[in-house]
Amino acid sequence: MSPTANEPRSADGRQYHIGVRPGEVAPLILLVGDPSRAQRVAAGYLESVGEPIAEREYVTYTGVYRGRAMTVMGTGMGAANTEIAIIELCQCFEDPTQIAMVRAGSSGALQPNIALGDLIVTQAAYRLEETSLSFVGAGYPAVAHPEATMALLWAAEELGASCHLGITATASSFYGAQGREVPGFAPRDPEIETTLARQGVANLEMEASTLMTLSTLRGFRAGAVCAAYANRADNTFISGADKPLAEKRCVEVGLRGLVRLAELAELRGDRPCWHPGVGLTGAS
Ligand SMILES: O=P(O)(O)O[C@H]1O[C@H](CO)[C@@H](O)[C@H]1O
Ligand SMILES: O=c1cc[nH]c(=O)[nH]1
Repeated sequence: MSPTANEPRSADGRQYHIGVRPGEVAPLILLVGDPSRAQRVAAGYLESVGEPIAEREYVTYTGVYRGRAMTVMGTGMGAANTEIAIIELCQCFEDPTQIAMVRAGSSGALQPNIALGDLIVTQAAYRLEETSLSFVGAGYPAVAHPEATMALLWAAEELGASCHLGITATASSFYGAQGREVPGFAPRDPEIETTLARQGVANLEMEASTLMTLSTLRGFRAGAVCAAYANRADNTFISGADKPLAEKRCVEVGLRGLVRLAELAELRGDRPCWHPGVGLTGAS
């Protein structure tokens, strides 16, 4: 198919920004912001992993995890990058509704009971970024698919991870939009993290609401699990060996959650969503 302005791709069918073409990506997809995290996931967890496909800041690995084809993509940071990654990944599938995507990232916890290194599974995301506004209005909810939320909580419990369930706020930047006070760069709203904390928001990051808005629009299942690298309540940031440990827990929950999502789809059959009335043996 020739490239068009709306759907740019190379002569051999590679998506313009991510460099991937149909057949090179699995329907179970782990999205991570940090391209080096994607490399660590591929090296540490995927079998039969092929050569990475790298284009701009995007890097994509496809291999096998626990017997299932699995893709991990490093998207780079932020909503705009995430929009490109998600749309171009969907273009690689005849039926994108069969995809499941999980974001495994880092975040800043807003509640004092969330310790550094703890995981937060996103129930819904507060759309503080602007990217999703180019698709839907301000009141449109960015929700994780219920199966994704359950699969991630299930995986966290199986792996013994300290895990919270809550609302994630997705900001358009790391410093100003998250109210960080750095000398010489006063944010317009330095109270944003305390306001969000009062509203019961669990954590702040930069991608989840874009993923959840676009997944609902396109009709595929998506969820997010993030490790707390910062705690904004006591102004602490993870360091030393705790950081790789938190990343490990987070990506393991993400990968295991994707496997559970595949299993839930098999159990669900034609139902709109798996629910506890559908026994784990498949009987309803
Ligand atoms: O660790 P990742 O997945 O990159 O996620 C978080 O870390 C970056 C900021 O440091 C942003 O991308 C934010 O969402
Ligand atoms: O505070 C944090 C930590 C990681 N990522 C974010 O976006 N914010």
